[in-house]
Amino acid sequence: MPTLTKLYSMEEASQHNTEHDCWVVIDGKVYDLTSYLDEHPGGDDVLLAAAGKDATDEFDDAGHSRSAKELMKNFCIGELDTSAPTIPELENSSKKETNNYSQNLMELTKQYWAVPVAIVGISVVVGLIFLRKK
Ligand code: HEM
Repeated sequence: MPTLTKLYSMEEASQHNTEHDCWVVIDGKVYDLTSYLDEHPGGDDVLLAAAGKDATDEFDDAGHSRSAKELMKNFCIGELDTSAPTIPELENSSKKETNNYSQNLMELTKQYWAVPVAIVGISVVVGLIFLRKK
């Protein structure tokens, strides 16, 4: 039977950044370390500094033992959803762009209305000159 892995966006993980709710992302996996803060041999301060963040580098730099890596499995609550945008504003602005396509077109028309008007104007002037010559 396939296992269902819960996916979390970085946006969601970043909201769990307190001593009462402490999530950390390591190697694309999300860990809830709230209950481990007081037990962590490296201290709770390092975990709190990494709360709501990707702490892969910090975790590796601490040179954790094999038993620490076994232990961390107990706190894994899911994986990072890599398809979710890291910067939500980017998604919003790109969505806005598609939604406002027709609005953008209107803006462009407003901005360049002078071009067709100039063409018509020049045609009228040339026409008048041509008629006068006849
Ligand atoms: C996933 C959860 C984690 C577990 C289960 C865990 C477990 C442990 C354990 C068992 C030790 C004792 C030494 C060892 O056996 O390697 C340790 C030390 C340490 N950990 Fe963690 N750790 C975790 C996450 C982190 C994170 C995210 C950081 C940094 C942001 C960190 C920083 C440290 C430091 C600085 C030490 C002390 C190393 C030393 O004394 O040389 N740990 N950790």
